[in-house]
Amino acid sequence: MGNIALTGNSKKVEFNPRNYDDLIKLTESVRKQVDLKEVPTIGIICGSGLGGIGGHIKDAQTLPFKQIVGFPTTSVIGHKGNLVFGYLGGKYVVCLQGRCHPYEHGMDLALCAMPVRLMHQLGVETLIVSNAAGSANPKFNYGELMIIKDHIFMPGLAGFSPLVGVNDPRFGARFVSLNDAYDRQLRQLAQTVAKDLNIVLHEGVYVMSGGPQYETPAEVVFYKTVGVDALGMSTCHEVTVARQCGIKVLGFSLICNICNTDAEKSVDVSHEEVLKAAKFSGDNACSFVIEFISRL
Ligand SMILES: O=P(O)(O)O[C@H]1O[C@H](CO)[C@@H](O)[C@H]1O
Ligand code: HPA
Repeated sequence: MGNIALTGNSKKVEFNPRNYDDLIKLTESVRKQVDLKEVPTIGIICGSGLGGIGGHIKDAQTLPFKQIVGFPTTSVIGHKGNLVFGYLGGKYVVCLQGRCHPYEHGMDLALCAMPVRLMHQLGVETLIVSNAAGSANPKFNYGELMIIKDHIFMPGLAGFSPLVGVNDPRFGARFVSLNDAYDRQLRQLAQTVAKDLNIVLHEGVYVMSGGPQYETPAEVVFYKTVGVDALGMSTCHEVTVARQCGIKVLGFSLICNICNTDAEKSVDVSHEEVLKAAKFSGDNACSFVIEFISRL
């Protein structure tokens, strides 16, 4: 995958997401465009329809992705495409109000995970990553939350990892351990928070498919058989890069549809349905994130 030619102020600029110096330049351009009040040590990535989390940020400064030269765009409905800085749960945070999906960018995983490297440069130590997902677990209901305890990164297993290519050691280790990728202490805290808020919080395994097509019934059965609880098209590339940077991760899925395992049944899934579910349970997700951050 080559460099991306981008136009900023009518000047053609090359940005290579695998080039550390380009990342530093991009970070500097972000710093110049916002007046950071503190070091944001907490990062948040909002999944489909979950951008409302960013709407709760106080003293917010909003920087649209398109104002940052080199930043990938997001075209998926339910993803606003803003970087929001400000206070949430009493802490200074940086929030990606919308994410860049690999299927939107020719499966350029390094490009889509670059915002996590930016967060690291800005001082993020803990990342809360969210997504909208389908459920393969009969115990999960529409609108409930699931903490990710582990993942299956299908594109990564097929060689589409954000870490593929020459590794500049300034990004982190060449070989990254993904044992305990989803921090155990953060998961325990999440359970305590959910209990106190009376929110149902499952724990399970998330799979990332390349997408953008949803799974066939046979694919859902396949995933179920290998221990998957929630299905989506994001998150794993971001978590992989976060771990390379040494960022601790809490990941959660909002269950937006129940995946069909029967080819004889006609069950439609659509992004509209996913967004409807995210809207239906978005408030729960917001309260959960705010309370979780306040206890960090
Ligand atoms: O993972 P997020 O960004 O929440 O989005 C999910 O929703 C979209 C499909 O409806 C896919 O992009 C899937 O990954
Ligand atoms: N499959 C994949 N991605 C998704 C789904 C799903 O069922 N729901 C929301 N994102």
